[in-house]
Amino acid sequence: MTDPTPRLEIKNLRRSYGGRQVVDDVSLQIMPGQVTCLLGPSGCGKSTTLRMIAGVEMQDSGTIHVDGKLICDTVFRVPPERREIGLMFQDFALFPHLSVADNVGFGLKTGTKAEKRNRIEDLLKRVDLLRYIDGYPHQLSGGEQQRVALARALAPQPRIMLMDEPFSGLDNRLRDGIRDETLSILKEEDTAVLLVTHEPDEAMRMADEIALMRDGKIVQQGAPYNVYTRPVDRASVAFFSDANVLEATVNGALADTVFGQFLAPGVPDGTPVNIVFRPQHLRIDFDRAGKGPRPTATDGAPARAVVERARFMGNESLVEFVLEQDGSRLRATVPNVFLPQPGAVMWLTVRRDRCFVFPVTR
Ligand SMILES: Nc1ncnc2c1ncn2[C@@H]1O[C@H](COP(=O)(O)OP(=O)(O)OP(=O)(O)O)[C@@H](O)[C@H]1O
Repeated sequence: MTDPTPRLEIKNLRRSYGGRQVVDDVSLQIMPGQVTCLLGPSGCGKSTTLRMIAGVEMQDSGTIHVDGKLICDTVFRVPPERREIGLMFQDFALFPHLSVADNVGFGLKTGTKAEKRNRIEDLLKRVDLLRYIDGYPHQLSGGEQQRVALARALAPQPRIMLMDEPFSGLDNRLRDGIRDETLSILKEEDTAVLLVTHEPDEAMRMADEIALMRDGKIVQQGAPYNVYTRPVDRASVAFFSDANVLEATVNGALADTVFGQFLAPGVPDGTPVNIVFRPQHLRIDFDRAGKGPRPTATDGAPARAVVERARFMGNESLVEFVLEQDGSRLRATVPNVFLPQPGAVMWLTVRRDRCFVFPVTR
């Protein structure tokens, strides 16, 4: 059996501005019905990548294929309007002088009047806005306008939908509902989706696959679970959540820390390393007459620490500690309410299988 053809395939895309490489050898494949999130900090080249796929920006090198057909390389270029690509941007405003029906029907080039009307009604039904079919954009809330924009983008049945931070203008309560609704409609339509966002939560919520981008490059790509639990470097951990960092130097493929030794296979002696872990993986035990929990294989050795500050965050509490041994600061998150007094002495251990050992890169 041959591999199924990706709906969208970009290979080795590069783009520079004024000698600065903003998109640097980016490759991606997206299957029909799959949602891939291009996730990364502001300025890392996400939107430029999207614009090249849309065809409004030319790459310096690299190719773009849709359903196995070349749509763009450095000599051949299908114009944007013939790429069958839908666009949804945060500030992709509706046409204020057109009715909701005319906005949705704007991109429908083929079909009879009745067929077009049917498609418009069907889409508005699916975004639950059929009642506004003859209304105008200014009569709709921000969330409703966004749903009309989705219906408009979907109307011509694009093979691919490119979305650039499409939900960031919406308030939090609205956002979750609209995100989920949008996702289920896109899946039903079997559209391949490339969604650009700088918010890890949004990517985790929406994506089948996350492509983590930094300085113009995709540094890691995979299912959200894999990207989150097997980060490739310290910055990748820190991009998704707060990160605790211990410093150590490798000796005999081991890194010695207050929590015991960590394996650093293949790392040469004398290499400085960071042991990185998330606040939810720090365990807190009470001090029992100067003693802490016994060392175990899963949690390593305990280290004494003093509470510096504790804050209630809603679903969890955040406790900040100073380690007695070397004065370094660590943060722990604990479900529900746990607010020890500043100055309290406690013992900390860390889930060893949730720690990542990375050589320090400068
Ligand atoms: N037309 C342009 N001319 C010059 N520089 C540009 C141009 N477009 C983008 N850049 C630069 O390229 C870099 C990447 O921009 P891009 O918009 O792709 O980043 P981004 O990851 O989408 O960021 P954001 O999330 O803030 O939109 C930025 O430093 C930006 O200033």
